[in-house]
Amino acid sequence: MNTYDLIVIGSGTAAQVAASRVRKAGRSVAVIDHRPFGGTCALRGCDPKKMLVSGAEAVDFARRMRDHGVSGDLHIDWKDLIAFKRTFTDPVPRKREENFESQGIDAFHGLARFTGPDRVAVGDHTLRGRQVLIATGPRPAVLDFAGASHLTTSDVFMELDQLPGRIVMVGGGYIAAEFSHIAARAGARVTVLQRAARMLPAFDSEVVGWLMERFTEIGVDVRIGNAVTAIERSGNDYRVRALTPQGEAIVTADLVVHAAGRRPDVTELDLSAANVAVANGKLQLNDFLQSVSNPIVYAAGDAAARGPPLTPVSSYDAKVAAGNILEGNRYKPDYRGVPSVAFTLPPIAAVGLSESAARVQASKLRVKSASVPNWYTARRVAESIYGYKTLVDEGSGRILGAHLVGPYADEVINLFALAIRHDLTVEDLKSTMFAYPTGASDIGSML
Ligand SMILES: Cc1cc2nc3c(=O)[nH]c(=O)nc-3n(C[C@H](O)[C@H](O)[C@H](O)COP(=O)(O)OP(=O)(O)OC[C@H]3O[C@@H](n4cnc5c(N)ncnc54)[C@H](O)[C@@H]3O)c2cc1C
Ligand SMILES: NC(=O)c1ccc[n+]([C@@H]2O[C@H](COP(=O)([O-])OP(=O)(O)OC[C@H]3O[C@@H](n4cnc5c(N)ncnc54)[C@H](O)[C@@H]3O)[C@@H](O)[C@H]2O)c1
Repeated sequence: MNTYDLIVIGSGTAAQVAASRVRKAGRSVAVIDHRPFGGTCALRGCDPKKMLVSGAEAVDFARRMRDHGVSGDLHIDWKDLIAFKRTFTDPVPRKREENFESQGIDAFHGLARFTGPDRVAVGDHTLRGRQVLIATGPRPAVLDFAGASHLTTSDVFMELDQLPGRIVMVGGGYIAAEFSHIAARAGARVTVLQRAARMLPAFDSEVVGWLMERFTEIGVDVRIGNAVTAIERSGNDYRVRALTPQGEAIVTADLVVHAAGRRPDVTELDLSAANVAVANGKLQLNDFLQSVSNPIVYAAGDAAARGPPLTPVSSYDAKVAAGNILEGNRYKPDYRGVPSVAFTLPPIAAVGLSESAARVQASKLRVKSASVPNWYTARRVAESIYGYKTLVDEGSGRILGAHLVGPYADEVINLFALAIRHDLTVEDLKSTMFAYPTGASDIGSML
């Protein structure tokens, strides 16, 4: 049996960052993954998704500029766009494997499961770990309605060689928003069935409200308060049943996509064999990202589910966990000012506190918000959606939250993240000279 200083379960962002740090410190490290190496972000999430967004963006920009000096129509060639995406994703597993090898990290392919507090089985091997990091990421939430097996995941969506004509998204969060914007630009008719009272509940309601105009303009049929209850197959069609405020509705589609949330992927680890406590599918961790019941086990990223399930958080968690593994428990994660973007067209972004949370925290809160499609930043790219909401603590002048929609929101939000994470004030930002004309040059007017 091989013994390692650290066994890392997973090969995604969290796994890679932690494995490299611990190996660099001279410790022996093994990584295990049962899927091609690379994890969600690089293979099935952020990166491939954003390559599809690039195609949609080109078409969207050309259409917006029509009659403003640009003529003719562009369209998405779906097969080619997927091929473009594959130029990035196809080499990832090999590169990741070579990267592990070059660092002297042993890589194992197969499903990992605990067989004891410090034992992990993978295929015919049993490894012993002085410490173990669970970095197994997310898996789509189990939906317990009839016919849920007909659901396609976003993973499969990004592998489709042909885009079906009629698509239903089950759920109305990040995946539904982003993928409906891509698919609509590629010519599909998309219906979003969202159980909650609005789209994108993780974002500010007023700012989401401005974005909803675009869903309508591109023909995405968003139905809120619609809980999917069953999917039936009827010939080549799927009939999606939903409970709506008006009674039952049925939507017919060629493809039904799971966009109803993801959960930590920990069910197959046989955690009880390692005495790793879990409650409601969530690992029970202390403030150091360490299992409360088995001190040699740590977790990071989506599997840990301590911060928002986003790539920068996976990477950050991995640094925290690796620090604690190497130096003893010294580091606690601080998730203040994690920016988040849904890459709709235009993008919507948020960082820091929501308005309701800021009202609780600040003794005197200044809220500034406006829809500003008349600002030059929007006009010069013929974009009719542009708006912001900023939340400032009047006493200290510190920025507590920023919520943006419109051109460059996905980049400008990072400057607000910098301000929030480093306690910058309104005055600090207003006295900074930002290059003009860029998205950032509007920051002063947003505060
Ligand atoms: C469609 C989509 C788009 C996204 N877009 C963005 C975005 O734009 N920006 C952003 O910040 N975030 C985005 N995310 C979220 C982001 O991808 C995740 O937060 C991040 O990738 C999680 O990284 P991780 O290292 O925690 O886990 P992962 O990268 O998921 O790695 C976990 C690995 O563990 C493996 N594994 C699981 N169980 C076992 C087991 N028992 N044995 C062996 N191996 C196992 C899995 O195969 C996987 O490779 C997106 C997610 C999705 C699904
Ligand atoms: N740009 C990004 O950062 C990005 C993009 C895509 C995914 N992600 C990550 O992936 C995770 C999963 O994304 P997601 O969009 O699946 O989840 P989500 O949590 O963003 O949204 C899920 C939505 O599904 C709805 N829902 C649940 N069950 C339903 C049902 N039976 N019928 C109708 N609606 C139902 C819920 O109301 C909820 O709003 C997210 O948490 C996010 O962190 C991030």
